[in-house]
Amino acid sequence: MAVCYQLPVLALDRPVPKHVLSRRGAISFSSSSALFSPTPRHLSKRRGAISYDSADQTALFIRLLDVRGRSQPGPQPQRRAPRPPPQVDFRDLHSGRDAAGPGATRGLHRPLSLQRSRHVLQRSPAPEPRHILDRDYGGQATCVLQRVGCWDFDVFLLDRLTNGNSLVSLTLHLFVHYGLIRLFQLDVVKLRRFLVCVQEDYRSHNPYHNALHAADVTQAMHCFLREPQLAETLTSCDILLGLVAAATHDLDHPGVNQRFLVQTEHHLAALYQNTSVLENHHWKSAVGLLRESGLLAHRPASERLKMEERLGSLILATDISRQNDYLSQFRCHLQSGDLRMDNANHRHFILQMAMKCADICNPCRPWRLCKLWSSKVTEEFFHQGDTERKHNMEVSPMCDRQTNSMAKIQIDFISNVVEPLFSEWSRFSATPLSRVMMGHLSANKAGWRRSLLEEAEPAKLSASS
Ligand SMILES: Nc1ncnc2c1ncn2[C@@H]1O[C@@H]2COP(=O)(O)O[C@H]2[C@H]1O
Repeated sequence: MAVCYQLPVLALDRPVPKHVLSRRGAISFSSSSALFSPTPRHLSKRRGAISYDSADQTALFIRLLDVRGRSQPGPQPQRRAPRPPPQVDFRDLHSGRDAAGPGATRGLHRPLSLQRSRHVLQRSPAPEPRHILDRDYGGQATCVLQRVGCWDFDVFLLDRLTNGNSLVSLTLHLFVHYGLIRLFQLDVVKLRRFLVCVQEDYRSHNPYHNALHAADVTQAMHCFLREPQLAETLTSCDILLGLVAAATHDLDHPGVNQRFLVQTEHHLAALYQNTSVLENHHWKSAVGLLRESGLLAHRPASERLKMEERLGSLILATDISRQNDYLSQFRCHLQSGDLRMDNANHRHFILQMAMKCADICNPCRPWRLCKLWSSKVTEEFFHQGDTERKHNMEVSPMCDRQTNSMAKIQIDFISNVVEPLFSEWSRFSATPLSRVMMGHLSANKAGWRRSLLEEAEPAKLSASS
């Protein structure tokens, strides 16, 4: 049984040391935590999480899960001990890759010469001759960014030219492009600081869920925002939220899926009650960074809260397990032809659909880019599968390298997830871009089918010999 309490911070019997509160707004604890064990350990098994990201910001909430025999002395009812969750050391997940999550990854980018993006407020050091290299690369990056609205945009190239800072440079470029700095009277230093923090809070050692994926999704979102039905009707606030949601939609992704977090009783699963665990975490992390940066501090509080809420519903829409709900709603609208882009709720729904498309558009990219993304996502899946096998857990679908191949995963993903979504999107937005995307999608699927046949060939040959 899971029991969930929300208690104001005053209910705690001793103050919470500041150092346990990360800016991400959540910490976990268990029965072994000295901080929260007013009852003897043998009487109480506590798991849960603490969140300070409440609307009024003055209260701290704790959630206790699986609370049994709390502070009641005497014999406990006889029960068969539940199977303990696998004791996964999350540092193992990225052994040799990501030792301790965000923060630990900071400083890993080897500067081309001198790059000061992580010290936005520091004064520039004295010029040195090697700055000339930065200027060369900067010039090329600027050139590449001129093509940011093209569907075959090469975000990998931009990432190399900006030395791993594609998310910051691309998003800043788009803010300038849409005039958002002027329209929202944004402080450029705060904006840059916010984007640098966003980029750094992606785990650079995740093969797929890292800042480069976020840059790719932001670029795709820009392409969708330019589609006539959206470009003619979206407000500047819609555009701002669309870009921020795309840039932050996988913030601090741990490189494993929700199923894994639930099975290992990760504190995030407890905090978000096993529902849209990752997406809630990405959203709350984004809100934490927005508040910390003070980017919107000059806007009225009610507007800020509304924006945070809408940001949440855009990020939560990327929960792939809820795809069918969104798709049936979309189909209903398309069948009845009742979508009105002058209606704010309808516009927001279309933004949610655009966000979903941007998130999983990699199979619709040209073959070279599609293959790069596929190998990254497969590497991350298989790494999770290896960890699950190592801990005697059931290996998640698509994560088992012994029974899957990249081609097989891609064909399934395209047929079951991407095609249904993009065929509805291209019904809504029947444009040249949609035709290009659908063209790549079917060509790529054919490419994966060929790869699958090639994979089968050696097996057939050895069976017949
Ligand atoms: N090319 C791909 N092949 C297989 N799965 C993918 C691919 N691209 C995205 N996904 C999945 O789609 C999911 C979208 O939500 P997530 O980013 O949480 O996790 C993503 C992956 O699990």
